[in-house]
Amino acid sequence: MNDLLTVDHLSITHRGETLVDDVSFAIPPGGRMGLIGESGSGKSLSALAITGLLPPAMTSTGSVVLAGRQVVGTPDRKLDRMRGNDVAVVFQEPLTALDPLMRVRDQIALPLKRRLRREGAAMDRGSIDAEILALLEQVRLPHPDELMHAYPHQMSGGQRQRIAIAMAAACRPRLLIADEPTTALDVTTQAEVLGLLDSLVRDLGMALLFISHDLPVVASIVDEVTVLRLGKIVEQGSVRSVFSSPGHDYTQSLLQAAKTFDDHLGDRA
Ligand SMILES: Nc1ncnc2c1ncn2[C@@H]1O[C@H](COP(=O)(O)OP(=O)(O)OP(=O)(O)O)[C@@H](O)[C@H]1O
Repeated sequence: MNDLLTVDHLSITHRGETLVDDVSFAIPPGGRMGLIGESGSGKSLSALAITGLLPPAMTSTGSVVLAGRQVVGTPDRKLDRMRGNDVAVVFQEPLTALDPLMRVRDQIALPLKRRLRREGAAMDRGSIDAEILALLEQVRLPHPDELMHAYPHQMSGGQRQRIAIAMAAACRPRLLIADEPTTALDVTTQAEVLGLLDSLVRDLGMALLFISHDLPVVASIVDEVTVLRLGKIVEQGSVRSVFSSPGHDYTQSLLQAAKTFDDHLGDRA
């Protein structure tokens, strides 16, 4: 089976500095890959390159093929169709995805209408509202009929992230990129949102690229991991093999840091 996403020798430079250096990985349809590494290791830039959203001052070389289409070097207007159809992104901070002046219903309606148009489905107000209610239920938000009319500032951080996830799900993309989607949330909400992403990705048959510096979180949701350090891959393989016998000092130090953190939490319990 052909891979849905193939990143091949991707490098990203900015003013002569190499920020991502020769990164390669692939995700099959429905597959789940984690990108791990400490702050500044190039995780987010790699994700931006996949969606064709790198800042104009950056140059990318190598190849990113998503759903059979080359992204590197393709003009932005040609990539517009790909976004939403083939890939959608959930960011760390839900407010980046949400318009503060728009009610929840209208925010979700935008990506939803794009998909309904693509599918040739009914687009009257009643059909759209029914789809929005179903999406709000799918992301497990209470009282969806009331919440539809709320503004982002009237919701908690966890609720806003669920709305951002509903907007991504409204597109039914083949690949969902989640860039530190739980980092801004408290621990209980983190677990709920992680569980939600897990079931949504499965139910909608999406592939997942999950970006995080938090190893236990990554291990709980993906099958394969790519470990980045200073823009380079230092380790790659199944979660089981990388986490049970890390082959690189850097991965060992990440695992040790996660373990020490857990031990401290245990001491305080
Ligand atoms: N717009 C930009 N202009 C210049 N350099 C940038 C820009 N964005 C990122 N960088 C640099 O590129 C490198 C990789 O950044 P990137 O955001 O991909 O890291 P990351 O692994 O996602 O980190 P974090 O977990 O903090 O988001 C860093 O050295 C960063 O300073």
